Amino acid sequence: MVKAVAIITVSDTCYKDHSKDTSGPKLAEFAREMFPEANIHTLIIPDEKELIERELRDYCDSNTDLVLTTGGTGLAYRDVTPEATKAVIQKEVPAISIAIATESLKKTPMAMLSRSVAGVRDKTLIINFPGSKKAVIECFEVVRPVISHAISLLQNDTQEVRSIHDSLQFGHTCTHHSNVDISKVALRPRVSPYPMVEMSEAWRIIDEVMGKWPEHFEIVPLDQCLGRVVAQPLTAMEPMPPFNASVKDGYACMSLDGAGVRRVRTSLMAGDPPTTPLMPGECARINTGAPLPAGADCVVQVEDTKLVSASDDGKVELEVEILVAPKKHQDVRLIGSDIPMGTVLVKKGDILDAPQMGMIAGAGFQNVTIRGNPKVAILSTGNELQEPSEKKLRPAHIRDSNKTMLKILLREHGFETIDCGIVRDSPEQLVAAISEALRRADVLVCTGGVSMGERDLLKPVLLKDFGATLHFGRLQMKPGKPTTFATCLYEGKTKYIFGLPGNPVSAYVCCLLVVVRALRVCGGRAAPRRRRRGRACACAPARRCRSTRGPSTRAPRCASPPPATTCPPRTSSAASAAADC
Ligand SMILES: Nc1nc2c(c(=O)[nH]1)N[C@H]1C(S)=C(S)[C@@H](COP(=O)(O)OP(=O)(O)OC[C@H]3O[C@@H](n4cnc5c(N)ncnc54)[C@H](O)[C@@H]3O)O[C@H]1N2
Ligand code: MOO
Ligand SMILES: [Mg+2]
Repeated sequence: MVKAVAIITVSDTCYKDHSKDTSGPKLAEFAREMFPEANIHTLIIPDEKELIERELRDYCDSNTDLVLTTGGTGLAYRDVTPEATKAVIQKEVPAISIAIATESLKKTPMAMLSRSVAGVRDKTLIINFPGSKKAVIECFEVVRPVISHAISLLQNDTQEVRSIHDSLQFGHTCTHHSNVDISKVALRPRVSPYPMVEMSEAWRIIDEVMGKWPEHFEIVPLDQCLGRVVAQPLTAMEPMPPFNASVKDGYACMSLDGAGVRRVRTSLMAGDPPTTPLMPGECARINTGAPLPAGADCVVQVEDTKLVSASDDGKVELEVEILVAPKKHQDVRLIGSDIPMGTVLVKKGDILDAPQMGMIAGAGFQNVTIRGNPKVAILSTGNELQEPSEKKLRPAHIRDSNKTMLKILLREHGFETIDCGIVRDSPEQLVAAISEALRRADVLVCTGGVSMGERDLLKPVLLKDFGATLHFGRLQMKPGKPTTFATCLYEGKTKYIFGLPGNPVSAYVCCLLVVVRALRVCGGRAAPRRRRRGRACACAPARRCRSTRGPSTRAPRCASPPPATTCPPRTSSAASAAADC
């Protein structure tokens, strides 16, 4: 927790005329944004080494967490801020100065002439900035991501350090700043500004907005296509079966020979190439799936025959009697009778299932062109969250269960996800985490931070920092009231953001009802079937109890108690619709 920050402007000019100081106020503004709960002290002093040293020491010794100086870092005779800083600090942090210099050099070669120093005295971090407002803005952006972490390290705030490490692990560095001001907690709205939207309207909005998701195609190995939507039809290039094949184990015959005794000239098992043509009065022993020899036009199953003569050792059948006169094409699968050449095997828009995939494989296709799914990122928000893999639970913390649950739920529906980790309830960290997620994905599914608490920041951050359009911010639904759906332009592309409530039950239900539907729509699949009314029962989540009520156009509400069931009414019919999704 940062309690005090000091901003010292070191400049003879500004000391004489405070109105000339523009870099000091800028640093103070940054500090206020970053540490809204801290006391910010500002001071303007002349370029006097001893005076600078004294002020630095005083601030450090009075438990100031961070001292930022501006001015006096150049080559002029009176520029002595770095010397004064070096005299005060116990440890130098050269990489801060190097980072500032490296970034500044990209903007101006004049950066070579700045001698900024950064270092630590006891538990205070001191950083020198150049004296111009522009330089302060540029340099502050460089150090912004590390300041909080550096202070936490100095304060030995293990909890803070740990969670920053977690954030860093997922790349949530705070190079962004937020336009959301959380300092004026008393001024936050006491009534939600977001209208309550009926579920039917929410679904209409989702279908309309997600329906505009730009189609794209992927060529995917067949065995990865289950449940995917065909983008390009496939046409059979071969007949199936590719030859006249026996449907039975028996004897291939000529139908014109009728019933009676035949000489068994040869035998054909499945996989054997056909032999020379049959002559009248002859037959060939044949297995199911074997090719008929030329001349044969029917098969007589073994049950309809009688052995007439065989070799002495019983190894060779010589003659059989056909008991029932066969018809032409009896028990024969003619070439192409299953799938004639040129048949459309799957058409655009088909959702691939096992039989279709088998048929495609049988026709010799290894890949299918399918509709691309959107890339989906999942992000958990909350100061109280820690990764489930962490052994020890920190005080007042819980393990993040939502991310795992949603990942699996979406996988159940055919959508893989990108884990974007856990982000703390801070506007800057949210901006960083959301930016990172939007860079990696088309759709972002967040949980937490969408209700009325002063640290429920998702909606304000989306609106103020991402210029998002909020399609809805509250639903006429329980669980799931604060569910949010927004779109924004990010790096020139429309991105779709779902803010689900943090409560795991709400997150699950809303993911199913809202996110799965949205992903299906943009993946080219129809929205889930119209929901049937019924009850969701806590005792058997996927089971619907029958309700006596007829269909209603009302928003999800609990209907009358189910008449002939022991399941207690638990939740709304919209939740039961989840089972239909
Ligand atoms: N004054 C009001 N307070 C609340 C309202 C309201 O209308 N007015 N709505 C309530 C409803 S309904 C819900 S639902 C929750 C939604 O809260 P948030 O979306 O802001 O979520 P959080 O406050 O961050 O967390 C709520 C709850 O869930 C736990 N949580 C959060 N993330 C996870 C996770 N990844 N894994 C497991 N558990 C998680 C969190 O610890 C909280 O206990 O707001 C009500 N309040
Ligand atoms: O609507 Mo909240 O999502 O009740 O739990
Ligand atoms: Mg909340």
